[in-house]
Amino acid sequence: MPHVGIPRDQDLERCNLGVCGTDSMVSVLGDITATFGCMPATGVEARGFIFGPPIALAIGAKFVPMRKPNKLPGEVISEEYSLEYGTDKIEMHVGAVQAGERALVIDDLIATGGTLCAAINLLERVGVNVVECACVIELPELKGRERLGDKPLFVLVSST
Ligand SMILES: O=P(O)(O)OC[C@H]1O[C@H](OP(=O)(O)OP(=O)(O)O)[C@H](O)[C@@H]1O
Ligand SMILES: Nc1ncnc2[nH]cnc12
Repeated sequence: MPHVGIPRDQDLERCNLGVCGTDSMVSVLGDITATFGCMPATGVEARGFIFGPPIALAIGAKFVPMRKPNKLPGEVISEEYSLEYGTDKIEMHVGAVQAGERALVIDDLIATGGTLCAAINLLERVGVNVVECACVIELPELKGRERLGDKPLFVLVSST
């Protein structure tokens, strides 16, 4: 969503990475999955849903959606987080993942890292081990990677 004062010229839609981006993500994440054995794959609404499901299908993992507030019909757990332009919240169904599972977190873009950190926190609160994060685009000047600490992050394109 466009927000006043935040330049969004590096968005996914303008990079035209659709099919070839998904293909490359699948091939690299397939290798990562073989190494770490991660299941499930989780994706963050909205644009994490473009890449998450095809990657999950390709690596044989269940896809678990992390949605914006008040969208999921069942009981949820939620995590609030800060963005460049305010705060937001993501939610996941209770029971969608099991303690001890090893998850891969997928989104289209990492900017400040707030969204990915929220996804990681949500999963770790229910005992899931996040073994890898993957984004198509990184905006390195916003230092999101630093916020992730030592969590491994794969990005396809780093854009300044
Ligand atoms: O690293 P961060 O600073 O957290 O920013 C990255 C997030 O921002 C964008 O989503 P947005 O919240 O705009 O939602 P949308 O996908 O619904 O447009 C993008 O798709 C990432 O999910
Ligand atoms: N495309 C983008 N450009 C700048 N900041 C962002 N925060 C989230 N997405 C962004």
